[in-house]
Amino acid sequence: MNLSLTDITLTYPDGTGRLTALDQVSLEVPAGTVVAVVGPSGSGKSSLLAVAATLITPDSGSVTVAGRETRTLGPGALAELRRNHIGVVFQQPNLLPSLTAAEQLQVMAHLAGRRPRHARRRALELLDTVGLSQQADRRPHQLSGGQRQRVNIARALMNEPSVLLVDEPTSALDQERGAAVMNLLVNLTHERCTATVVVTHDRSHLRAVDRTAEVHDGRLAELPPPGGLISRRAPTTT
Ligand SMILES: Nc1ncnc2c1ncn2[C@@H]1O[C@H](COP(=O)(O)OP(=O)(O)OP(=O)(O)O)[C@@H](O)[C@H]1O
Repeated sequence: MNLSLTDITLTYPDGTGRLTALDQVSLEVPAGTVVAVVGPSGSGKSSLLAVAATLITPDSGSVTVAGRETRTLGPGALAELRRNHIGVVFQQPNLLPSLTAAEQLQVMAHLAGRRPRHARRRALELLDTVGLSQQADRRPHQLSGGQRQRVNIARALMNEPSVLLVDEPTSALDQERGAAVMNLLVNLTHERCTATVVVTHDRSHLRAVDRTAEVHDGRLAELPPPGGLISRRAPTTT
């Protein structure tokens, strides 16, 4: 199991009281699995990602990443866990304007203290994997929105994370490019055995993923697979 959230409750200050953003949420994401998280605006999806990314500490419950329970880890150990085991893809590809696509990836390896020559080779391999081998030396303004999002995804994979957390990767893209980015995420998850959580508003992408969970008022419930009830065989009556 690469990511495990157990009985997570998270509240925020709200005037004189507290607002419950996550209410006893549990979610298990094994290696090589994509779980999509859907739900109305304000239901708690981003809070769930932030807790899984260990960026917010919940009021109660436990977060386990790559076999390490995070409650007892200090700030230094948490930062190291994030650097080495968690990849995050934000909604807007926040790429650095002056760096080429390959350099955006190399920076991640540099921050993790990895050797520059290996980093260059790995960056080029990853850009090839996401279909951007011809664009490695382009800067963000020379790339399309879909290409920038692919660089964003490749960058999150640079340090071979066990857990990949993705916030609305298709919101700035048209239907076709959005579906291509979602299929890419699913293929990369299966190939690289990451535990991937994707927050999405677009239910048309749900067929591509392995499982879907819905958040309502901070409570999470898993949905049956699309077509699962229809394709189930009728019991034999012999
Ligand atoms: N820093 C904060 N302080 C106080 N309340 C917050 C904070 N962040 C989020 N909230 C509240 O917590 C609830 C859950 O917010 P969250 O951002 O997780 O929802 P969401 O499902 O991601 O929404 P959206 O789809 O609009 O991005 C909302 O009621 C929101 O107003």
